Amino acid sequence: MRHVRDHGVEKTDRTGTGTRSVFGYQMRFDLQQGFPLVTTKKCHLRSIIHELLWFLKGDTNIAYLKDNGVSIWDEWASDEGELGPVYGHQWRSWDRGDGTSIDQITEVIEQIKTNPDSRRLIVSAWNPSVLPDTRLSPKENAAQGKQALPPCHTMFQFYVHDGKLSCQLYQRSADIFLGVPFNIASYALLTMMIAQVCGLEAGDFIHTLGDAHLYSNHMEQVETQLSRVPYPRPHMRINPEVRDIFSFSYDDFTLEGYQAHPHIKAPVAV
Ligand SMILES: Nc1nc(=O)c2c([nH]1)NC[C@@H]1CN(c3ccc(C(=O)N[C@@H](CCC(=O)O)C(=O)O)cc3)CN21
Ligand SMILES: O=c1ccn([C@H]2C[C@H](O)[C@@H](COP(=O)(O)O)O2)c(=O)[nH]1
Repeated sequence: MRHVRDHGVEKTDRTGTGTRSVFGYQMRFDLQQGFPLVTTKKCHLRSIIHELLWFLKGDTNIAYLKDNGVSIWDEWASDEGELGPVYGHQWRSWDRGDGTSIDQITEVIEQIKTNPDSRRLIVSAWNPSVLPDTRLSPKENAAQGKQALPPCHTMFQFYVHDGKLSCQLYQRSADIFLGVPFNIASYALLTMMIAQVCGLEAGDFIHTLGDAHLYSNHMEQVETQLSRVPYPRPHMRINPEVRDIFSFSYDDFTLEGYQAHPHIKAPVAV
């Protein structure tokens, strides 16, 4: 956040809000050193966990999120609650085009277990054949079976060494104030969950950003957040009995020792 505030260039964007932006930035979090949930503002982990469980189900309708009080995808869904073939669909049922589909999550876990030195441990959500028509709104695209938004977290790769599982995410577009704290926690948790079901420890989460931006209407919030001193990292406990990636439920996660500064509200650019 500080890097983009100090070194970013002014850039217009799709939403008409305006941003300060840097192209290309990388962060690394050692998951043995605690759970990387931002402490300089209180983050709503409940939304993050439910969103991740919803991706893993292969679900693309906001009904599950709504039932669990999560509203972060409301602005982009069609009247029927559909988002089109977004993350859940690409992760669990990538369309081969011949009526069959690929469950990338099941396949990557199988490869991590049987071929841990593989350099092909990749899951991709970027599928050019279902990208939205940019002349239409997200809701209109979703209603027509296209993605409401092209995926922001486009692909991730795993790496196994010394009994530890690391994960690197390439995120093409990053809303540093609102989206990024969610994305870091979500992928840290996914890495821990996949490590557990593969009998590995969690290693590093590496977060590589493409267009890393601060929206112009978040600048006051950014100054508030940057004036705060971070607290030590909390710890995430995951029910150790779960051995199947699709069997996790909300109650299997307990965050311990999360001390955070007060929440900071900000408008989301649609
Ligand atoms: N401009 C923009 N930024 C994003 O981060 C984003 C999108 N659009 N579109 C798709 C998804 C939806 N995501 C979102 C959307 C809203 C919040 C948000 O408003 N967060 C508030 C409230 C949290 C809550 O209700 O749980 C926050 O203070 O973190 C966060 C992530 C991430 N993505
Ligand atoms: O997981 C997410 C999803 C979305 N974002 C942000 C990044 C951008 O600010 C918008 C998407 O707009 P595009 O014009 O499609 O890039 O949403 C995020 O940070 N994290």
